Amino acid sequence: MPRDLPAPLHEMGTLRDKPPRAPAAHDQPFPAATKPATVSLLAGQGNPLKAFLHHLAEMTRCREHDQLDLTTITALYRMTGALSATMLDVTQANGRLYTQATAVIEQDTVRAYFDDAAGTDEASRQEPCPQPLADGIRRRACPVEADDGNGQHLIWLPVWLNDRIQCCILLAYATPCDADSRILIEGIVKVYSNHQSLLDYSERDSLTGLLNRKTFDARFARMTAQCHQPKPHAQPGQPERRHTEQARENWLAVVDIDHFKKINDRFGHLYGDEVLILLANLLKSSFRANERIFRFGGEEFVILLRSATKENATMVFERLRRAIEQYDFPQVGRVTISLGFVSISSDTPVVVLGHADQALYYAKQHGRNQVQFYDQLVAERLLHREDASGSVEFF
Ligand SMILES: Nc1nc2c(ncn2[C@@H]2O[C@H](COP(=O)(O)OP(=O)(O)OP(=O)(O)O)[C@@H](O)[C@H]2O)c(=O)[nH]1
Repeated sequence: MPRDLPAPLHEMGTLRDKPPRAPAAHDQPFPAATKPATVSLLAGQGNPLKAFLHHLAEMTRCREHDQLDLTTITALYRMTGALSATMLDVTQANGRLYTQATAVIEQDTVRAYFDDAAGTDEASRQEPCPQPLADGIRRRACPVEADDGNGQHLIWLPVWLNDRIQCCILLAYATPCDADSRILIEGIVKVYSNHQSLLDYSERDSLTGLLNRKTFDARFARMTAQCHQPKPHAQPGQPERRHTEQARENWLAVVDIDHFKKINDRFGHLYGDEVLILLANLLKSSFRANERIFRFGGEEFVILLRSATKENATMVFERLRRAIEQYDFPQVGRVTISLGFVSISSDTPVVVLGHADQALYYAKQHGRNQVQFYDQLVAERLLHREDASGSVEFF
């Protein structure tokens, strides 16, 4: 019986507390002729009801999305003997679906990309959505199943929120599951989806699905805490990585749609809302899962970009500006944004946001549809460092 508790988020790493899994029926090598079509994943679970209730209690205790995601894939991995359990972020851009892993458990090891302080090298990649899943999402099917061609049976469990695909859980098995196991999987996913919609109500902006202003301070604090954690020292004989480590920083950008009022006035608020939704999708598809995007209200968005050099940050934000400029918004046509960004120092969120706002304001005042870097504007004496009163002054 799995009596072990899922480790709290900050302790997650290797699932050391997990007892060695008793060899389940599907671990045994079957001669081809006797291999069963399905196998009960509940076999060998001891008291599955007790384990199920334990995991339910852990899931419903979660007060944050990231924590809930990890606890849910942990429950599915531990209870159903999956070879791996993955939480996928699903986004749509230019009519195509993309997936990106935000957390994975495999071989008793957890990788949580949203909390990854190791830097962009370690981050997961956005991939085109696998065809069976894309077809399943369009049919609103759940679960979606397929063999991966390498001896694994895959089960995708797409999760919708307010008619919008939100994320998807991917489970990999050695063989297809039996009916009881499916009931268990679907039950856990149903609880996950219900609890997620409760969290969403308080954490997310209802129009775009992006994180809301209320969640910003906590995410910002977590990011700055991680960037102040001591870096591992180079081992004797290994080259120092000082240059790379010093060059990488975390960044905050404030994005504002140009002349959005005119869009509303000319096309109406419904089209204005559609622009906000499409722009949110473009933002989501432009950044990795461990980077955070917030709608601060109105047509203003904030991005927390992790561990990038100044050149990379500039390149990523410029690429976003161009992608939006080139996107054909239905009926509305061309939309542009202005963006101000700043490196995240030890300043408070209010100060960092204020500096990014100053750079954004500069971009608005100097032609819009541009990216401006606060420190550079200050270095070039185009902008005064904001004083305590919060006033912005141009040279
Ligand atoms: N459709 C829609 N409009 C919104 C929403 N929230 C705010 N707005 C509108 O966004 C517009 C913001 O206008 P302004 O602050 O004047 O800025 P702007 O027209 O984008 O001009 P610049 O920022 O200077 O380029 C206002 O007309 C608001 O009514 C929303 O949720 N939906």
